Amino acid sequence: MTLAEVLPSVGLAGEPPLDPGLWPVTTRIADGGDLTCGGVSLVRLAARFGTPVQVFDEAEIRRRAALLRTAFPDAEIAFATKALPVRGILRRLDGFSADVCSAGEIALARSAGVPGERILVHGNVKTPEDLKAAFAAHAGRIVADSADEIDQLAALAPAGQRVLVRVTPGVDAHTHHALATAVEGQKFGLSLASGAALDAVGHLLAQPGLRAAGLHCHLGSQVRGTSAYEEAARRMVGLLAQVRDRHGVTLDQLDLGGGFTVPYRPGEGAFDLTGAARRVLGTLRRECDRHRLPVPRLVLEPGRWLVATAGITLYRVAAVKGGFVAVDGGMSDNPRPALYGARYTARLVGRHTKAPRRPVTIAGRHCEAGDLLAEDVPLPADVRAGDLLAVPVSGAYHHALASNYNLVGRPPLIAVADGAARVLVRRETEEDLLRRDLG
Ligand SMILES: Cc1ncc(COP(=O)(O)O)c(C=O)c1O
Ligand SMILES: N[C@@H](CCCC[NH3+])C(=O)O
Repeated sequence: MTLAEVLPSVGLAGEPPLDPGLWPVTTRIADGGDLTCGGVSLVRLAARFGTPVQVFDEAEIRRRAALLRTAFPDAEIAFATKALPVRGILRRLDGFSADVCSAGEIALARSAGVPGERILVHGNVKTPEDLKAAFAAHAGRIVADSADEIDQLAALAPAGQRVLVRVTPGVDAHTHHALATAVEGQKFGLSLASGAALDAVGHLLAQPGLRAAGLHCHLGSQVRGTSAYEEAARRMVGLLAQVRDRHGVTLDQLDLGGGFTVPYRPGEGAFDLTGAARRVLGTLRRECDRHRLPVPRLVLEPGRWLVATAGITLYRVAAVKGGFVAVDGGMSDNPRPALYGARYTARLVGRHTKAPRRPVTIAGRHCEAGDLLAEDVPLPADVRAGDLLAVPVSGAYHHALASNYNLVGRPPLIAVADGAARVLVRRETEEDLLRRDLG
């Protein structure tokens, strides 16, 4: 056993320790400045599959799935497929439901073997193709986002289709404005404050072919605190009481969505899952008592929290110029910095160096000055072409948001566990890229 194995998160040659909040649970510092994940050398993995490449630690996903189950033992947990729409990931989340938003995500959930009753169909727009796919899958619940959609469902859905109403509870989750989905004035849901949500429930109850199953809200993504969830629980139980008082119906499901934050850089705090569970479940019980309602079945839809920290992206340095370290990927495999100003860290992998650290900007390969993957990253001053860089917290909304900008093929996804690497998604080839071009 090497010293690096005994002290797995401390480097031997002056490398920084691994911040345990950012790296998958099985990540270890290995000989020669290498990292291993799932018992697999990242240097060897990069050599075998090429770069950029996304690595997924199966143990980290399973660990997080177990933490969620422990924190919310009676809740139904639906993985927000949009965060990482990959069959092998859905399969590894055995027993979870799936939150899907399109015919494509429905097809994926079906192909992963998710039973229809555990498929929840979302989206502020559901095209006729999406609805057809939902009905064909016998999707257990469809979350209606407008009165128009309730009309469409009444006309088209199979008899007895269960429907949730998506509510805008007016709770500010203090996240990036593009990711805040429960405040007034954004496109999702029906306003609680204006009475539109209560009216929509009435409209739904008036459709003999549909079954009103409950209420849904989703505060947004990268929600740090737990107080927004408590407030949402309070308001949503209040609405359940209004539904009972006005319509004489007790709805039995309450879906509070997803949105739990993850840290992306050293020093950023982790989401307090246990505290959140205690407070949200306590609020639900208290508010239900106060309104003399039975506690509804809780549904949650985490995406990012389940998979973000399981992923690492490996890039090869192509050039170093001034303060820029340019790599062989970029906004086509991670548009989050360009979209939301998201900030990342990175680490040199595969060689020891005693060079002092200096802050650099990791630049992508695309034809935009804004294609920067990470800024102010302390890397050794001797970082050079050919080096391997690892970017942690790459598991959520990277593959999902990837594009073919500059006709660059999207990277493969490789699951690692017990010393073995398995291809979940292969690299996109030039043939793939040209297949749809029929001119
Ligand atoms: C309806 C719904 N549920 C769940 C999620 C998952 O969010 P997150 O990945 O932040 O947990 C989203 C995306 O924000 C969503 O739109
Ligand atoms: N795409 C966003 C999250 C969107 C959540 C989906 N409702 C991100 O990467 O942060």
